[in-house]
Amino acid sequence: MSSSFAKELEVAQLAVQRATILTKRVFHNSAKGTVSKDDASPVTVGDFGAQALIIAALQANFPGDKIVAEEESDTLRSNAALRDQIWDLVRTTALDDAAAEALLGGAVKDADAMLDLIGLGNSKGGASGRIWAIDPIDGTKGFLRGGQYAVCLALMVDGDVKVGVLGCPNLPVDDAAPLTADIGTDQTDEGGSRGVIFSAVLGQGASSRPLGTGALAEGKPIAMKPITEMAAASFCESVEAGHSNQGESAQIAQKLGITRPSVRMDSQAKYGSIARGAGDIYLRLPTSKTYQEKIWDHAAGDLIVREAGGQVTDTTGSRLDFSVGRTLAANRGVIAAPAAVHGQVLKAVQEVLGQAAS
Ligand SMILES: Nc1ncnc2c1ncn2[C@@H]1O[C@H](COP(=O)(O)O)[C@@H](OP(=O)(O)O)[C@H]1O
Ligand SMILES: [Mg+2]
Ligand SMILES: [Mg+2]
Ligand SMILES: [Mg+2]
Repeated sequence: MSSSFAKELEVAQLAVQRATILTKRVFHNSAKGTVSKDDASPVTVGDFGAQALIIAALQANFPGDKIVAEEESDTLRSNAALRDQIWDLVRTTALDDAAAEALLGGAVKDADAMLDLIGLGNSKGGASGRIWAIDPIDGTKGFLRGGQYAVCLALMVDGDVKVGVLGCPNLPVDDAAPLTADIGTDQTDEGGSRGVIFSAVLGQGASSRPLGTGALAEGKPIAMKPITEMAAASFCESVEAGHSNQGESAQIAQKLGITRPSVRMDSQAKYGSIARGAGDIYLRLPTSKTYQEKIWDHAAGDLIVREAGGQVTDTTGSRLDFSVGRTLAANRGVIAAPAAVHGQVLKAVQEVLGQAAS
């Protein structure tokens, strides 16, 4: 009855690894093929290419599963130049390890097949069956700025996240490295000190391993850092003031006696960073009454933090509900913290947000 999800985890890790390698090639190239989407947010050839490679791997292994992915293929069908740029990346990105590459189904056939794969991520989501959530590049703005970003993949079964994987090419490999949003001057990362894959399976704990380029490196269990004194903790928040209310978070910090400045970091690298004890508390406070968080921005990180000993809720104290479609329509904001102090943080959040509302 219970399933270990061993194959799902292996495929997800390798698919994220391969897609992350593609994004790194774009990260280090000045021509990123950036276009603006309908909501004015950016997307690059890296986002499209990574989504194609991940869906190819899922199709090869779990062809019956549904997929909710961030990017759409429509604009590419009328933009041949952009399509060709993406195809060039997709057809030339493979894992070093032949067995791993074969497990992922090998190369995509041609540019048309690639567009079809990208388009398969259009599921409406929901509460039944097996659904994968993909964010091919989370933190695209960070990616463009030369900061943190993450390649994100999660499997939900009947609305519950069972497997989560995050590829974070710009985070330190070392779980104990101090938390900083700065990726440093070593843009080429020749020393190999950066690049990590976080993963978790429900009920089996969370782990980290070096990103690598071939067969999966051995994973190490990760755990959140206990907060013994709230005054010594710090928040990990979005870089983007438009994504999370920084004024309110400053008030919440003050209420909790936190004096250290927030670490501002793009993407679900925040979830991975607090899960391995490099950071303490991830806060995401709504900036508008209408914005609905997207499931692909949170599914993998939510599970990885919970499996590392954390608690993740929205600002009302409810668990994130991944069963209601492509967005977290039932939730408002995110609070992720070590389980022992989550209630204390939630209380401070509600006191400040309550004041803001009245
Ligand atoms: N008004 C808003 N409020 C909250 N999140 C938003 C937002 N507009 C965009 N986002 C999301 O914020 C994500 C980045 O997270 P962060 O702010 O933690 O770096 C974006 O993911 P993408 O970069 O994948 O588009 C996007 O989905
Ligand atoms: Mg986006
Ligand atoms: Mg995202
Ligand atoms: Mg994205």
